[in-house]
Amino acid sequence: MSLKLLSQKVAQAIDEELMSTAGGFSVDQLMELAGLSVAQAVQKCFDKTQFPNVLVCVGPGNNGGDGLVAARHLFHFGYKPSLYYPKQPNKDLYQRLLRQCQNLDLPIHQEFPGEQTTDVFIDSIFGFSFHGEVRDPFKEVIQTFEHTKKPIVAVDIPSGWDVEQGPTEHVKYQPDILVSLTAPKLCAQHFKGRHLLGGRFVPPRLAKQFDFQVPSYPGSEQIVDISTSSSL
Ligand SMILES: NC(=O)C1=CN([C@@H]2O[C@H](COP(=O)(O)OP(=O)(O)OC[C@H]3O[C@@H](n4cnc5c(N)ncnc54)[C@H](O)[C@@H]3O)[C@@H](O)[C@H]2O)[C@H](O)CC1
Ligand SMILES: [K+]
Repeated sequence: MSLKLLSQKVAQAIDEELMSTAGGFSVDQLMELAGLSVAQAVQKCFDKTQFPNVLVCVGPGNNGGDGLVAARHLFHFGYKPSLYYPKQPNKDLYQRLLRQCQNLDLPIHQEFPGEQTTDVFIDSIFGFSFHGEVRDPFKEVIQTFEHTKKPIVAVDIPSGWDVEQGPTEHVKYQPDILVSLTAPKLCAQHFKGRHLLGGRFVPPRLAKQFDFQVPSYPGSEQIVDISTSSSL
C-alpha cells in the first residue's frame, strides 16, 4: 500500500478537526497517545540495557509535549530518560507534563548536555508548525544532530526540515527513526531510515474526509512500520 503524504496545511486542519467540538478529543488525550507511540518506538528499536540513557530534546510547542509524555513512559519502561528543555512555556499543559517528569526525578537540563552521556536522542523540538530557519537556542542541538553517531528518533518531522520540502540548505540531518503521527507529512519522502507511524486515534470517517489511509496496526501496538509504504 502506498500512503498519502500530508501538506502542512492539511496536517494542521486534521489536528484542528480532531480537537473541534465535532471531533471531541482534548489535546492532552492526543498528546498522551502520540508520546506513548514515541516511547514504544524507542522500546522496539533500542534495547534498554544497551541504550538506557535517552536524551529527550524538547521544543516549545506540542511536538515538545509529545517528548515530555514519551520521557515519562520511557521511565516506566525501565530507561533512564533526561530532558533538554531550554524554553519552558508558561502553558498549563506543558507545566503539568513537566511536573510529572520532575516527580520521577528525571534530570532536566536548560543547557544542552551534549552527546557524551547520551545513548539515544529523541528529537521532539519542532513538528508540523515549524517554518523559517532554526533560531537559538535550538541551533546547537540541531548542529549536534548533523554530526553525531548516536541514534536519533525524530518525532513527526526531523526538526529544522521544511515540513513539505524536507532537508534545507541549513539542516540536512537524517534521523535513524522517524515516528510520523496520524499520517506522514510530505517531507517524509526524503527520509532514508526506519519509518514508523503512531497516533492510533484516527476515526476512519475522518481519514475518509481528509482522503488519507490509516494502515492496520498490529494487535494492541501504538506503532506500525511503514518503511516500505510511504510515497506520494
Ligand atoms: N494530530 C496529531 O498528529 C497530533 C500531533 N501532535 C504534535 O503536535 C505537533 C505540532 O505542534 P504545534 O504546537 O502546532 O507546533 P510545533 O511543536 O511544530 O512548533 C511550534 C513552536 O515552535 C516555534 N517555532 C516555529 N518555527 C520556529 C523557528 N524557525 N525557530 C524557533 N522556533 C520556532 C513556534 O513559535 C512554536 O512555539 C505535531 O508535529 C505533533 O508532534 C499533538 O501532540 C497531538 C496531536
Ligand atoms: K521533531
